[in-house]
Amino acid sequence: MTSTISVAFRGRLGRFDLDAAFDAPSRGVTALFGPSGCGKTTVLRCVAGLQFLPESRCLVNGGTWQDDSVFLRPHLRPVGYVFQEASLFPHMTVRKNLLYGAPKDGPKEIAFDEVIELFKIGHLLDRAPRNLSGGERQRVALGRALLTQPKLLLMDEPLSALDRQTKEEILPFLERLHESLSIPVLYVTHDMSEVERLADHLVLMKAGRVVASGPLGELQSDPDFPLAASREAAVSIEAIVDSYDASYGLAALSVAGGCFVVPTASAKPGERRRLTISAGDVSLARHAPGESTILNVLPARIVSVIPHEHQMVAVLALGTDGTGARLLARVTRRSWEHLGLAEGVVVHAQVKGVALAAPAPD
Ligand SMILES: Nc1ncnc2c1ncn2[C@@H]1O[C@H](COP(=O)(O)OP(=O)(O)OP(=O)(O)O)[C@@H](O)[C@H]1O
Repeated sequence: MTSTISVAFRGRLGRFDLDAAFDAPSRGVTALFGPSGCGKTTVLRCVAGLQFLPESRCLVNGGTWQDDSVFLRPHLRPVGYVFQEASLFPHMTVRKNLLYGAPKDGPKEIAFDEVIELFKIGHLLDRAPRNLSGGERQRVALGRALLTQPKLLLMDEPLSALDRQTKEEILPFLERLHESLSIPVLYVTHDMSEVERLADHLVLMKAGRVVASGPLGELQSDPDFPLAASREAAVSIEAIVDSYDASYGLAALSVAGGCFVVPTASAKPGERRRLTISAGDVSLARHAPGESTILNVLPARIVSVIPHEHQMVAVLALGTDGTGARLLARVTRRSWEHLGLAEGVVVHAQVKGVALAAPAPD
């Protein structure tokens, strides 16, 4: 990994003790995830220079924003900040809001028209913020942050003030942002479903400390970290669309070590789509089952196991050689023993449910 974001923030804020250090890649979305009050927002504020903790370090893209002898003031840090509430200027039109903070001259990596197109906000330019829906306001806030030409985008729970339907409306825009721009994003959330949809890299936090940090898929399926044994255990897998059968509304998607067939309204061959599969939706068989309505039955090797009360969570590698994409399966201890399952055994993973992220909006 070429780490171009490297931070370590240490200090006390009132009664809160922060000691958080992690490295993150220069591309894609790094999610800071953890329970309320664990220090996620404080880390973002330290990165933005809004919070000063003396014994700290913040290096971004080869630039030193903070170390023992440097502390760049917030206005000198090229960050775009998106908050839970869109906080647009109420007396300005959408266009003026978008241009506020955008540099007047100099080279612009992110063009006005590109942002309008990315977030589909061209028809809103002359409106006042009060005449926008919550989702539209948040799209404008994202556009405004990007037009400041940031080198790093900071997002603090940008979806948590939105209802479920509006959240679903915005997520494809964030997924698209992630595909079309190379700006790294630090994304704070306590919602695992957002992590599964958006993150490439994950920083798990607890009580002011970093519990683990690494590529999302690795942390989701690593028996040494808490996610794999949790109730919501799931894996996110990058897939490529092979083909789409419109008569059945089914897409065939390739992942390392296997292929999934998933219902979806549309899919284009070659398109990248993310699959999320919950541990509770995967069951195991020793032998290939006969005819069944389950669309996805894939050979896989058990690479490790996490005993958890009366259940076992098996970490599987798709294919038979142990190198394919990781999958989790939660089975009862009784079935585990009954089938004689163990590390190294090749099984048939029966996948009852696959969530497929929406394609980027046209
Ligand atoms: N300036 C400050 N002075 C004193 N305490 C502070 C200060 N800033 C933050 N804290 C405390 O630090 C802790 C971490 O807060 P922070 O907002 O970073 O958590 P969080 O993980 O983002 O939580 P949430 O998900 O609820 O937003 C909290 O207990 C908060 O009260």
